[in-house]
Amino acid sequence: MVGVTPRILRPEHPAPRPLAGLVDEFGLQVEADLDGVEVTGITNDSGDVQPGDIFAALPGARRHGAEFAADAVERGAVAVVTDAAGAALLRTDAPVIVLDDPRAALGEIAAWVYRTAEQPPKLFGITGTNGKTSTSFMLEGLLSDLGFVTGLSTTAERHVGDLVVTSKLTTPEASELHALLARMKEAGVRAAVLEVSAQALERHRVDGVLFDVVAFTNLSHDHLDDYGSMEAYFDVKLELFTPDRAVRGVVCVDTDWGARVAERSRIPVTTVTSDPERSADWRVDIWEETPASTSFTLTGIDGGAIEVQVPFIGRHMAVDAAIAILMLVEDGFEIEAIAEAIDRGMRPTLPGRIERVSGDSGPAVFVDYGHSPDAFAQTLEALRRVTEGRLIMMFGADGDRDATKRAEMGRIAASLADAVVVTDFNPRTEDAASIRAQVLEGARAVAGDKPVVESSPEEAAIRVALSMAGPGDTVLWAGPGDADYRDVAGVREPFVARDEARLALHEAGWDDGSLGRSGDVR
Ligand SMILES: CC(=O)N[C@H]1[C@@H](OP(=O)(O)OP(=O)(O)OC[C@H]2O[C@@H](n3ccc(=O)[nH]c3=O)[C@H](O)[C@@H]2O)O[C@H](CO)[C@@H](O)[C@@H]1O[C@H](C)C(=O)N[C@@H](C)C(=O)N[C@H](CCC(=O)O)C(=O)O
Ligand SMILES: Nc1ncnc2c1ncn2[C@@H]1O[C@H](COP(=O)(O)OP(=O)(O)OP(=O)(O)O)[C@@H](O)[C@H]1O
Repeated sequence: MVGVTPRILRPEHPAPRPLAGLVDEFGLQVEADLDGVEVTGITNDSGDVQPGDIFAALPGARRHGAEFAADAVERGAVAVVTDAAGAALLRTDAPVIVLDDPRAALGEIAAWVYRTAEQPPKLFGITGTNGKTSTSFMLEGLLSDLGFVTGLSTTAERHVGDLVVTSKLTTPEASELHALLARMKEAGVRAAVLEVSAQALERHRVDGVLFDVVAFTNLSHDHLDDYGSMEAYFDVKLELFTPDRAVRGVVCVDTDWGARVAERSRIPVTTVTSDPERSADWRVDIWEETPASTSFTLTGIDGGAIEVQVPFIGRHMAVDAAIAILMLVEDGFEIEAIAEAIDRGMRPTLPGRIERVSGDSGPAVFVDYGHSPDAFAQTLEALRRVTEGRLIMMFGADGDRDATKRAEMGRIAASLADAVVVTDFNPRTEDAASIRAQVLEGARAVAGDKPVVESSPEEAAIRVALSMAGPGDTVLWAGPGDADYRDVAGVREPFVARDEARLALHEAGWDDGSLGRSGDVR
């Protein structure tokens, strides 16, 4: 989707609620006259304040939101919710509600403000290290085929029916999430799919939401800068499988982490695996992989079976599709109805996930959002199975994010590809050359005779990668996916990998007129 401006979706016609009602409902203390104070929204971002909002002034890693309260009130905020440290910073005549932990209350308060607990749409939540966005898009597509007006919240996009906006965070802050749900209700959305990151669970972003069905895709090395250990990262994810958060669940047990989620879940779950060595309630048996699709049979222990073809490459995409299907089964949909929806065609709408950007001539070129060792492994193994010639991988590791995965990303790339081009990927405030050096060390440790080339910036690197490739070969550019920017020295500049790859293909003489069409999924 080209030209979509990032923005926050709120209800267009919010019904005002008296601030005094909120104070009563939650037993809050306020030393101010609340007579006539009406609330229509809530936000923790001063830049997003609309007249009638409560401004939640939260403590952060960099700033205290209370520093921005005067600005928020000037923009029309009618009250401020903060903590004691924030209250000490405030200079405002607006009513102030002081809580020990305002972030922990934000979801419940936002649910009250936007009335999102009243007749919510069906809610589906997906967590895991990789595959959340892919599974979410597939599930939204199936729900739409089943006749629902749908909503979606992912790393890539948020949807309210046909309205599409690009996302900032994977899971929005609680105030933004409830505003989005209220907008969905206004638009008649009857089923919504939300990606739930570990950061969201830990930072109360999905508080005040009760999911009908949640799913766990997998857990692998990522975000150790935030969590310190895989155990701590796992514990955060497990929280989604508790009765306060969800009614039922689907768990992929392809990893041991999945098996542990199934064991320790406090809500009923159904399990699925694509690994013949593991047992589960449902099995994924892949019987065909082509450069354009993957076909599999999903079989239940009670004998129910469904044949599925997804227009995406790879076992991991088949697993994501199976999880989406089983979330519907868990919600009570008949398997026949789901099968009919699949037969009508699972729509190929996966922005930047193993997305083909090349045309009919020259090497096949894919951009992908994978930025972790396991995502690399899954995608390279999938592409290997549908590539006749050589597999060339180009990627970088992102700055200001888990540095412990960089060498491993290099090792996986050099083990599974035939040639590697190490470049940059959102260095943010770090030195790009030193990130590349960490990746190269891992790659060169296992590469043997395989070429491992360093090239920066990305514009140069994709041309180097293409110079190594010809017809029958595949080039995978992993990292940027569908992103429309790159972050260099803390500044976001416009950059679209698929456009750059197509330009490089054109310059290399691989533009036969089909460029920009065969891979153009949006
Ligand atoms: C660790 C984390 O999640 N940090 C988020 C958090 O920052 P923070 O609480 O430290 O906030 P801060 O920047 O110190 O500001 C304090 C408060 O002042 C407010 N403020 C700040 C500036 C201003 O002008 N006006 C204003 O009101 C802020 O909204 C905030 O409430 O609140 C900010 C405002 O909402 C977010 O932008 C920021 O996300 C940062 C950018 C981020 O990168 N988060 C990542 C780690 C994240 O959450 N990722 C997961 C997905 C991961 C994955 O699966 O790959 C996600 O769900 O996106
Ligand atoms: N089931 C899976 N198992 C492992 N890797 C996967 C799986 N599904 C997708 N991937 C890989 O992970 C990459 C990111 O996929 P996707 O965007 O769906 O995951 P995500 O969980 O939403 O990621 P993020 O949390 O970073 O937004 C894909 O481009 C692919 O390389």
